[in-house]
Amino acid sequence: MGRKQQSRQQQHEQRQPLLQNGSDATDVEAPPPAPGPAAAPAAALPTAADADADAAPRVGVLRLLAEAKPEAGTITIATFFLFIAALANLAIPKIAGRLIDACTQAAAGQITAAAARALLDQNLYLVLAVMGAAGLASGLRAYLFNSAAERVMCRLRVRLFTQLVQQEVAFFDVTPVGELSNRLSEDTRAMKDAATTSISMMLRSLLTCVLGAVMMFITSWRLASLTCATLPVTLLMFRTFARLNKRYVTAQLTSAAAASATAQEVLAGIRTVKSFAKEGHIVRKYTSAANDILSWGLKSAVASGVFTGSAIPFAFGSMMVVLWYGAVLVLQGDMSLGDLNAYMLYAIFVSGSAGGIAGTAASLIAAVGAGRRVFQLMDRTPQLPPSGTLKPAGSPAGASLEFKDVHFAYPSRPDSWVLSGFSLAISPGQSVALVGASGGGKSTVVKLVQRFYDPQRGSLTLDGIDIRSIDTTFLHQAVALVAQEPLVFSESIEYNICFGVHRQVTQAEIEAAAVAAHAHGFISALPQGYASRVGEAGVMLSGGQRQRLAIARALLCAPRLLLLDEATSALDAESEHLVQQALQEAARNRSVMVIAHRLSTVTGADMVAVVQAGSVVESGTHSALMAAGGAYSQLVQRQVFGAGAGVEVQEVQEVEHAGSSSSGADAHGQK
Ligand SMILES: Nc1ncnc2c1ncn2[C@@H]1O[C@H](COP(=O)(O)OP(=O)(O)OP(=O)(O)O)[C@@H](O)[C@H]1O
Repeated sequence: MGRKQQSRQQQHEQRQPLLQNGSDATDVEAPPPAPGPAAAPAAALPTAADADADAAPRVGVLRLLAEAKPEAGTITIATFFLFIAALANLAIPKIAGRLIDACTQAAAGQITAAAARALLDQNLYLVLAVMGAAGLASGLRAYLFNSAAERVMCRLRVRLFTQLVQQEVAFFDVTPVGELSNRLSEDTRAMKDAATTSISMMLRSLLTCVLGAVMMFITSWRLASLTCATLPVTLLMFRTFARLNKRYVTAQLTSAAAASATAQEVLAGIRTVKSFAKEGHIVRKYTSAANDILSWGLKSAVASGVFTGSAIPFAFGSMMVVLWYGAVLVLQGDMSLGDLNAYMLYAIFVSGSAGGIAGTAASLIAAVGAGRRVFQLMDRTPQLPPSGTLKPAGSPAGASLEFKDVHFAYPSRPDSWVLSGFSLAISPGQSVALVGASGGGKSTVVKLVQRFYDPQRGSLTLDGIDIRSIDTTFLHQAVALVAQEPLVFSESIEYNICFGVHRQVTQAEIEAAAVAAHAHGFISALPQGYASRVGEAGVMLSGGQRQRLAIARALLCAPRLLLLDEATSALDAESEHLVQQALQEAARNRSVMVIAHRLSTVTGADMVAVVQAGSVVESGTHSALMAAGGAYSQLVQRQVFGAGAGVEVQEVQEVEHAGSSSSGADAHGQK
C-alpha cells in the first residue's frame, strides 16, 4: 500500500468510532483531558439514526418561506391569481346546479321550454367565461410561483456551497464528501420540488378546501353538518399517516445521502478498486446501503398502503351516506335537485383537494427533512477562529518560521496528541528536511503551517507573527505546498497553473513558471498547449507531469516559504529526474520545509530535523547527525525517510562517501 494510500486509509478509519483511539505513533503519550478549544470532535452531519433526533434544529416550511423573502412581490401576485383561479373554479358547481334546476323546472312545467333553453345557453356562456378566467389565472399562478421558487433555490444552493467551502478542514475529516454533495444535489432538489409545485399546490388545495366548505354550508347546512361529523375520523387517519411518513421519508433521505457518499468515494477510487479486483466487494457494500434505503421505503409503502386502504373506502362510504341523506331531503322538498348536485360537486372538489393536500404533504415532508439538513449545514459556524489581517513583510531572502513547544491533537481524535512539544525554527532562506518514520507527525506539521488546524498549546509564528493573526489569503500566497499527490482539476493546464494566484497574471508569467518547473516542454508538445484539458484529477497526464504542473502552480504564487512533500517515490527514473530538477529550481531564493523521502534531499538541506512521536528528537546537518550516531543515523541505516520511500543502498553509500568528504550541507546541493 502506497504512503498516501495508507494515510487515506487512516483518515477513513478515523471516521470509524471503534478505531478512534488508534494511532500509528504508538509511543505518543495520551494528552490530558480537554487539550483546548479544538478538543471537541468536529461535528459531522446527522446520520440515519439521528433522523428522528429532535436535537437538530426544527426547521420547516417556515424557514423555507423566510428564504423566499426577496420574492415576496412575485409570490403576492401569484397568490392573488391563486385566489382568482380558486374562486372561478368554485363558481362552476353553482352554475351546473342552475343548469339542472332549469331542466327540472321545465320538466315540472314551472317554466317554458324556451325559457329553460335560454337559461341553459346563458349558463353555458358563463361557464366558458369562468373557465377561461380560471385557466389564465392558474397559468399565471403556476409561472410566478415556479419562477420565484427557482430563484430562491438558486440562491440557496450558492449560499450552501459558499458555506461548505468555508468550513474548517477538521469538518471535512469527519464528513464524507459524497454526503455533502448529496446535500447540494438531492436535498436542494427535494426542497425545490416542494417550493416549486408542492407549496403552490398545497395553497391551492387549502384554499379550495376552505372556500368549498363555505359553499357546502351555504348550499345545504344539513348535509354539511353530516359531512363534518365524519371529519374527525378522517383527520385522525391523516395525522397518523403524516407522522409516520415524515419519519420514514426523513430517514430514507438520510440513508440515501450515506449511500451516495459510499458510491462517490468508490467511484472516485475506481482504479484502485479495479486493480484489487474488488468490484464484487464494493457492489455488496453499496447493496447494503441501498437496502437500508429500501427498508425505510418499504416501511413508508406499508404506511401508505394502510392509509390508502382505510381512508379512501371510508371517504367514499361517508360520501354515499351524504348522497342518501341529500336524496331524502330532495324527496321531502327541502332541497332542489340542482342544489344537491352543486353540493356533491363541492364535496368532490373539497375531498379531491384534501387528497391533493395528502399527496403534496409527502413531498413537503421530504422537503422539511431535506431543509433541516441543509439549514443545519448552512447555520454551522466554522470551528476554526477567523484569521487576523496582518501581512508581515519579512526578509527578502524568505520567510522565517518557528514552532515553539507545539502540542496538537486532531479535532476528530481529541484525546491523542499527534504533536507534543514540537519545536523547530527555520530562518529566512534556510532549507529544512523533516525525516522520520511513518505516523511521526511530519505531514501534520505542514498542515499547521497552512493553518488547516490550530495547535492547542505552544506557538507557531511566521516572520515573528502568530500564524492566526495573518490574513488567510496573504498566508496562502506566502506559503505554497507541493503535495506528494497534487490535486489537479479537470480544467485546462493554464487554469491549473493559475489556480493558486489571486491576481491577474500574464501568459509570459505562466510560461516562466512552467519553464522553471520543467513543465513547459511537455505542455508545448500537447495539441492545444496551455489550453489543453487534463481530464478528471489530471488522468490525461503522467504522475511526473502532474507534479511539475503543481510545482509551476506553487512558483506562480512566488511563495516565501515552500512546503514540499517530496514526491518522487512513485515515479520512473526519467520523471523523477525531471521533478527533482524542478524542485531544486523551486527551492531557490526562498525558505523551504521538505518532508524528505530521498537521501540526496536530506543531505542537500541546511538542516535535518528528525521527527519522532510528535517532536523533534534530533536536528543538525546530515554529517553532524551521522557522526552523532543517534536516531538519524539509525534511520539512514534502515533507509527510512518517509513511509514507502526507501533509499537505494548505492545512494546511501554514495552519500556516506560525500558526507565524509564535506560538511554535508552541499553534497547534493539543493540550494
Ligand atoms: N486528519 C486527521 N485526523 C486525525 N488523525 C490524523 C489525521 N491526519 C493524520 N492523523 C494521524 O496523525 C498522526 C501523524 O500523521 P502524519 O500524516 O502527520 O504523519 P507522517 O509523519 O507525515 O506520516 P507519513 O510519513 O506516513 O506521511 C498519525 O497517527 C495519523 O493517523
